[in-house]
Amino acid sequence: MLPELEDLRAGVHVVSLPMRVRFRGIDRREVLLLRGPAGWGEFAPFPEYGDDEAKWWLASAIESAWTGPPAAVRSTVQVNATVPAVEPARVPEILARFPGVTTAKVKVAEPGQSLDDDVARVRAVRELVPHVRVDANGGWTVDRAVQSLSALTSEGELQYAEQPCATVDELVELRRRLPMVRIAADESIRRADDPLRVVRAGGADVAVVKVAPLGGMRRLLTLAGELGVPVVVSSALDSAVGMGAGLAAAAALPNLEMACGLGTGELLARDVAAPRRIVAGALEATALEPEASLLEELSAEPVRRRWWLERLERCHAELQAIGHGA
Ligand SMILES: O=C(O)CCC(=O)C1=CC=C[C@@H](O)[C@@H]1C(=O)O
Ligand SMILES: [Mg+2]
Repeated sequence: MLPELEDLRAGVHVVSLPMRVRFRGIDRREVLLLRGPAGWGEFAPFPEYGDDEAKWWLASAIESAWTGPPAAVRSTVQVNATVPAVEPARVPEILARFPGVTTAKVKVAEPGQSLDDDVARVRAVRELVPHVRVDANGGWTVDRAVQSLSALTSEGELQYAEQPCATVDELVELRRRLPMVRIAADESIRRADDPLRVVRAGGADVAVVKVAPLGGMRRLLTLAGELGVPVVVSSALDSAVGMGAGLAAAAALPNLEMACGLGTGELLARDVAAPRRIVAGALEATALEPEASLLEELSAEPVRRRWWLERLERCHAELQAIGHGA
């Protein structure tokens, strides 16, 4: 059942969390948290997302707060380190925040940076972590991806390249031209009308799946069962609350071969609860309650709170219109 808007509004907090390192162009992460009978939920679509896309993030928050997590098959989840597009000198300091991890995901193809910057950053990561993957966020053309991935693999293997190009057709062509590099789809799944299309078309060896954009933990689990390729559960730069849903989904997956991108709590300078600690490269899959004093201290400016409440209302109407939870 879709809760009434009033019930969603009753337990709302909007917070603005400062980041330790600039990531995907932001240095503060705004998040709307809501409380329901089963716990807390997080509604935090990135500001530039339209309501059509953002409504699934609300469906996910409602699942967490009104239904709770699915049954777990494991209690801890291996995570990867996430390395933003920093200069090589900052790599050791970032990796030090991820104790015991054996996989790192490195951001590449950052606007304004060069292939040499990417090669140098990946080299610095390889010196410290055995398994390296890169994420280009769709920033390369096919030719540029061939050139960049050839350079990046000339010094060592890549576990995979995440969303090297923007479109499914480009990913298909890239896989044909560069069969030795495994390709993972992220945006082609989480921002697509049909999240199965990229794999069916032969554009991905691995699927990156995120709870909030896919509409919740159970929708993620259903999709993972249909995809037929290994999945990596990742965060959407979640607060400690949203991360609980990502960890719960990862803990419920029958097959989980690779480290998950759920260690991004380390990129936040402040969070709404005492941070989960990575131990031996893994996080415990437990839910965390936000602390009242932190919610207060980190609360967003009134104008931003109003913006988020209006967005909540519009997305609630969108879910109602499609009969979600009816
Ligand atoms: O996968 C990870 O290691 C962390 C999550 C992560 O990289 C992302 C989270 C949120 C927004 C995205 O731009 C970004 C990604 O592209 O995967
Ligand atoms: Mg990605």
